[in-house]
Amino acid sequence: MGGTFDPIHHGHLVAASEVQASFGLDEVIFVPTGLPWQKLDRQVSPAEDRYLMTVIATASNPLFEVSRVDIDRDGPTYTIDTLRDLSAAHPDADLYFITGADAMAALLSWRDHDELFELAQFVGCTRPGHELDENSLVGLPVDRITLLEIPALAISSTDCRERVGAGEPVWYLVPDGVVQYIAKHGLYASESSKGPHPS
Ligand SMILES: Nc1ncnc2c1ncn2[C@@H]1O[C@H](COP(=O)(O)OP(=O)(O)OP(=O)(O)O)[C@@H](O)[C@H]1O
Ligand SMILES: O=C(O)c1ccc[n+]([C@@H]2O[C@H](COP(=O)([O-])O)[C@@H](O)[C@H]2O)c1
Repeated sequence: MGGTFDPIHHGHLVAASEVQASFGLDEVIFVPTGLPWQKLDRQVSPAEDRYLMTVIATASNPLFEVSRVDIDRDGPTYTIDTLRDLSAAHPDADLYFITGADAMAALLSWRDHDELFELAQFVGCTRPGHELDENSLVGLPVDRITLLEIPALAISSTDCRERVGAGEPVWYLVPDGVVQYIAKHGLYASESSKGPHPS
């Protein structure tokens, strides 16, 4: 499961767990992005912070791993490179790439998107606020894609960052250790809030 994970939240973790269980996967590898080229309209947190939050968030689940392949590669992160690296590291594995509905709907904009489906099957998880149906898959190889309905958690990293910036809690939106990491390292303190707050 690839993601910017800035920060990782329970929506990511539930999606990963649901796909693991539905497909009987041996493990889920979380792959924090290096430079997420479609998200550079804002300052993305340092890769090491996003990596460490991902390690903290996944530590309690023996089926979850975290990979550094994307953050250790220079330049923009492309999933085609992620899948090539993971295929080389796990030559006998059947790879599944886990996304949410919003990422699935944008797949045609990804680099070398035709080749992606030769390296992995794709699973698109439902996500509140993002439509996901057969129409989302026009132009994509439907035999290599599964849509999966998962428990709806209306959590986004954007909302978590804005809440921290506004001094609002993110307890129970992100794992406890991630709350503590954010506070200790002062992440998102300067994120603009959604609106004025009563003093
Ligand atoms: N609440 C959720 N339910 C299902 N899938 C999700 C959810 N949140 C994120 N995802 C999926 O997880 C992957 C990584 O997401 P990402 O790290 O960009 O988080 P995000 O919450 O979408 O971030 P941001 O708000 O900064 O855009 C994407 O495929 C995304 O669609
Ligand atoms: O390969 C691409 O061109 C591409 C474009 C946008 C996103 N992705 C990948 O999609 C995953 C989710 O991305 P994001 O930006 O929603 O965190 C993550 O692994 C990204 O590297 C990949």
